Amino acid sequence: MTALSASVSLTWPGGPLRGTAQVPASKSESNRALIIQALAEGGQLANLSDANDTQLMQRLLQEKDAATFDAEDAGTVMRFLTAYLAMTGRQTELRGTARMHERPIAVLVDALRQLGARIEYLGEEGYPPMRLLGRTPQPATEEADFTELTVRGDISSQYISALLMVGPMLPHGLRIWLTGKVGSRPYIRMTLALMRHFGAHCRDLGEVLEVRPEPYQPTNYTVEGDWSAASYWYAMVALAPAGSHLTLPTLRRHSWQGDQAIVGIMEKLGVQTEFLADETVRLTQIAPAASLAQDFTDCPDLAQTVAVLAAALGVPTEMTGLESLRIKETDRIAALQNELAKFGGALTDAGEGVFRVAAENFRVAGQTVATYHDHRMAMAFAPLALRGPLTIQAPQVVRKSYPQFWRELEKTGFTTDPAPAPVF
Ligand SMILES: O=C(O)C1=C[C@@H](OP(=O)(O)O)[C@@H](O)[C@H](O)C1
Ligand SMILES: C=C(OP(=O)(O)O)C(=O)O
Repeated sequence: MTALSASVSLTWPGGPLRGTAQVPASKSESNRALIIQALAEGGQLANLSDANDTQLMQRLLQEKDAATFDAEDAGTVMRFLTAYLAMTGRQTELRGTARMHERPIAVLVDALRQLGARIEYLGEEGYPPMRLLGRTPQPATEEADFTELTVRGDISSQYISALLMVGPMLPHGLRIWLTGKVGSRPYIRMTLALMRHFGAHCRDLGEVLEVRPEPYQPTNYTVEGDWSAASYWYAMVALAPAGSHLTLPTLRRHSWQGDQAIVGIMEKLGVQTEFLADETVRLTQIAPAASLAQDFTDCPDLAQTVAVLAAALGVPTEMTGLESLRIKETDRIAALQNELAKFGGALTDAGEGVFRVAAENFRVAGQTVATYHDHRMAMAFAPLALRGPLTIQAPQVVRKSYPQFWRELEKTGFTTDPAPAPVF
């Protein structure tokens, strides 16, 4: 498989799935640690992700005087860098892929403007690309308590994480009042946990978040494996022949990642998790429940894995909290609906935020799955190869979060045609 392979065909030779699969390091942790390390001016980071989103963040943070920063299709890079560059007073442009220019950023830009940043939109108002024109710092006065912001939490938590991370640099710190239904909250908690690890003083009071104006301390950190990436292996164990089990190294029992919720979800979809010593988990196939109802507000990146798996297993599933899926790498609800239909599955909008997964006659028999520039579409459908031959288009999309995904499939016994190249 080369960087430009149009598609990859997957087959499973039969027999149980067994062995060890390597998951990448968490890109969410990696990208926070990189921003905080840049602000702390020191500390060693171990096990950084090889995801393109992280490699890109690392490269861009080293580009001191670039006239343009290209965040490509990486949401965290676009949002975290906007806050970092704006608050460090940089004058530069920020852009991304065509899709990134459709992903909203007004909530973050409005908040940064209140903190003195001068930012103008170069295309459509409220969306990248933008030009940063420097910053008028706020004066430090004796009386001021925190600098206060009110930020809506119902579009993307990445705006809030981006603001929190620059909070320690502000003369009065930051107090953020959250409004609306806050989505992806575990990512906000992860941000606060990493900030504390690097010496910041912050408090999570529910609808109020506070960051004191005390600098980060250079600190070392070892990034955990990525639980969102682990979810695809869970789906594979659930769909594999009886007697399947798999171990996944680098995953912690006490994780900062909300997508560890996959452990509980999969107890209902046919996989039991055992936490072994040395940060390894062992997955074993069990019988699935008769039905599932799951809210994805806290873990939107698991929705595709679960929708495809539930359809394939024929477990009627009610999914809620999917609002943010429409503004991610693609409109993930529409993409799921189109692709599930090819197999006899369906994701039906039942109104009032409820979606139902159904599969009367789900069949895997040589279908071709389109991936919509979305790594998670490719990885969520790949496990279906355990039930029949399957082709996935534009397989290189996985490089965003899991460049070694196809290689790991091969290692665990799948046949991939063409074979994966060492690096995409
Ligand atoms: O902060 C992060 O690392 C992320 C937050 C989530 O986005 P939203 O907050 O936009 O839901 C998630 O979907 C994304 O993959 C990573
Ligand atoms: C939504 C995702 O990423 P981002 O928003 O950082 O582009 C994702 O990885 O599923």
